[in-house]
Amino acid sequence: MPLLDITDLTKSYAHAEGVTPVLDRVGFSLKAGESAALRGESGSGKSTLLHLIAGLDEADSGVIHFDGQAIQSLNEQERAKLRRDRLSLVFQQFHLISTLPVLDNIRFQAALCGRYDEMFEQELLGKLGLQDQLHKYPHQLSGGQQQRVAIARALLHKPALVLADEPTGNLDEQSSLQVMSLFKDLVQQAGSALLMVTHSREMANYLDHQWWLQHHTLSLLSASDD
Ligand SMILES: Nc1ncnc2c1ncn2[C@@H]1O[C@H](COP(=O)(O)OP(=O)(O)OP(=O)(O)O)[C@@H](O)[C@H]1O
Repeated sequence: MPLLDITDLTKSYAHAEGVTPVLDRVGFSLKAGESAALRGESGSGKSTLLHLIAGLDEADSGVIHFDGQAIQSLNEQERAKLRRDRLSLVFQQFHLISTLPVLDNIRFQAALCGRYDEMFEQELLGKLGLQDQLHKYPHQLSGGQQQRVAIARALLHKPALVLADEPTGNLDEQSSLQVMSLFKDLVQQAGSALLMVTHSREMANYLDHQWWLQHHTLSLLSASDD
């Protein structure tokens, strides 16, 4: 059984001028531990799809199964618990808590869901080069360091699925690729599946599959497609 199984997902946004169709019967699945890139032009609906999977927005129709359970059947409290315990969201804005030092930021989600692995924390801190930053506050870090903190926080509780929206979007290309390679390794060590929105083909090449969103539908890209 796939970890994530999406069938016929349809979403449009209604506004004063009419309706913007975004997703039209989109379907795909992801197994535990697998990784996939989600690519497509600006405005094609990548972030919308991520938000629907995270239960932050409602589809018009279609079903999202996570671990065999339809997330539409969950109430708001159950969805929040799913996000806290089984998912991680990594966005371009790192959403670190400005009043907490780095170490508390990193432990935040793990503490909330009661899953803390000290050895894995040491591994994350070492590989991400954060050992000397633990008592600083987010505003005392560079953008790249803040992003490494966000990655450590996202993985410490070993979520089943990481949803990442252009996680390296604020970095220059060289740093992005370095962080991407590290991110991919750490996601694997955490045993998590990864669905990552990216504009970059090079980033996408680090992952097992590439999906392309266009004209409201999703297709699988093979290596020769671009
Ligand atoms: N809350 C909203 N209300 C109305 N329209 C929206 C809303 N959110 C997104 N849209 C529209 O839905 C479409 C898809 O937006 P989305 O942000 O999912 O695209 P994207 O592929 O992530 O784009 P980008 O690569 O630029 O981040 C766009 O036309 C956008 O204007």
